[in-house]
Amino acid sequence: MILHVRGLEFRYPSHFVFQDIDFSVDQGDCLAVLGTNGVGKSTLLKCLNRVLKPRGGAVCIHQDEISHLSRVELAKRVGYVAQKQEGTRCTVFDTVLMGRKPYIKWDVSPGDLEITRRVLNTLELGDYALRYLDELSGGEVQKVWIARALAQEPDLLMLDEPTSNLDLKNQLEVINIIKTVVKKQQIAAIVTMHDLNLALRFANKFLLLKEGKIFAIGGLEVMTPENIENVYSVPVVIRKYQDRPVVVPL
Ligand SMILES: Nc1ncnc2c1ncn2[C@@H]1O[C@H](COP(=O)(O)OP(=O)(O)OP(=O)(O)O)[C@@H](O)[C@H]1O
Repeated sequence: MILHVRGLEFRYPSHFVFQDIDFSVDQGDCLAVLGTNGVGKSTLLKCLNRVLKPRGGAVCIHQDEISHLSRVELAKRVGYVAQKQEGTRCTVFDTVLMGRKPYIKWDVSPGDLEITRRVLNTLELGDYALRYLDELSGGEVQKVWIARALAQEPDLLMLDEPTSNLDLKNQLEVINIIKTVVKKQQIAAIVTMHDLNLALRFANKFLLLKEGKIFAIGGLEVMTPENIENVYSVPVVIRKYQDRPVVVPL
């Protein structure tokens, strides 16, 4: 088991977000965190990565409670990409290389440079290596930050709406790359998403949040029309197309 979450509870000073959040993520898992706008998906990811301090509960990565890990140790275990990323005055290559920071002792090693090059090529960003982030499109910037998280070689990737700025081709490419990396390196990924059909292509586990609690968690069996209507207040049917479930709003 990579991640184990028990009794997680969070509230902003102004209002309550969630409580009683219990789930775990195993090696090879791609977990989609789903739910309506404002339900707490980003907040949940931030609590799992110590960006926010939960009010209660425990988050363990490989049995270690994250509050006991140093920042460097946490960065070796978790690669996190926030929902909004800024395009800074830094080259694409340097930004992705920064993902190696937790491993760099004194100087950048040939291995760090090789990993950076490999990740850039995997995401087809090789031609952009010397471009500045603040001169890229929103989708290109999004891919660079995902590349940086991959360069970290974490045990757990946490991506907040990683496909929100991407065109159809890039959406499919990025989720396929994440799925492949998860499988090949036996790590895990937690991804927040709004597109249910993309989530169905990507994930083997689904966590549906509603009104501050987990409404359902599990495999494909939880993605029923009843559960989806309950969470999103939209009636849907699920059809099979070439053996793939497709959610169709009515
Ligand atoms: N810094 C903050 N201070 C106070 N309330 C906040 C803060 N950030 C978010 N919230 C509130 O907390 C709740 C959860 O927000 P969060 O961003 O986690 O939702 P989400 O499910 O990721 O939404 P979306 O799908 O729209 O991105 C929302 O009601 C939001 O208004």
